[in-house]
Amino acid sequence: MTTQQLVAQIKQKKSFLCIGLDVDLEKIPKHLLNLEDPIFEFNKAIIDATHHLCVAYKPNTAFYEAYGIKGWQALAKTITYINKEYPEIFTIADAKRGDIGNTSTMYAKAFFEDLAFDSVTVAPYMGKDSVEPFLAFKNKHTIMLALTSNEGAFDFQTKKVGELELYKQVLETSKNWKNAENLMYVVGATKAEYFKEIRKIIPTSFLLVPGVGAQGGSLQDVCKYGLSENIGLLINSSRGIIYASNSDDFAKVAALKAKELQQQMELYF
Ligand SMILES: O=c1ccn([C@@H]2O[C@H](COP(=O)(O)O)[C@@H](O)[C@H]2O)c(=O)[nH]1
Repeated sequence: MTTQQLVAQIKQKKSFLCIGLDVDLEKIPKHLLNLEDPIFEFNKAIIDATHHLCVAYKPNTAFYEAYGIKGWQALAKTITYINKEYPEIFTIADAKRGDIGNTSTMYAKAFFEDLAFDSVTVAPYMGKDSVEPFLAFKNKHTIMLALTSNEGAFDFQTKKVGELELYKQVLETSKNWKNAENLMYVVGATKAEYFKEIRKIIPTSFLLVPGVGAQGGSLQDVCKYGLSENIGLLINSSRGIIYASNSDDFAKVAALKAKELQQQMELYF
């Protein structure tokens, strides 16, 4: 998907909501556990109930890898379902990959070609030659960790490396990499006070913003300085939406939670 197509969808739906599909078999309604593929059935029900309210889905691959081959098959079925039924939706494999060049190419093939995701999250720690293999894929997007939502972000990311904090170095350096137009960045909603500085460095790049909902981040605080002329934000909520109910009405209640966030987003159009 091109960035222009993503922006068009955002404007049409008046939404920049990304729903995280982090499926934990201990949290989903018990009746689903009797089905052949409970993970996929849970996702399908959530997707069918919420696709008109959000512009992106983000399965975190850890929640699928934890269930071995069945989990990976459920992930493949989920992305295939979204791409077939709702092709306008932007898909994010939250896998946080990155390795030496030839290995990164294989990761990129796995998520962009085999699974046909629109984007994948990567870690910047191994530098340019570990990220550029992802950037080489046309109309695919590489979402690099910049300033994460967790407490541990303060261990390294906000520490100065020379003149600049590490997260600023990551932004300044990567914006000059080959095919940098395919780069997006992860910035946590719990770090809203950093968005003003971040937008000075990357005024137009898309930011994937996890941390609203279960982690306590505020959509309004993020929007204050995070919005760009083309919106430029994908605000993610996972547990706050998909586990709002664990009864038969789970998909309906998830849609109500998604609608609450979408209505807050509508005010920015
Ligand atoms: O900095 C980061 C990077 C990734 N995540 C991931 O986003 C979701 C958040 O889930 P919630 O249930 O809405 O808290 C999850 O997959 C994280 O691994 C993040 O939270 N922070």
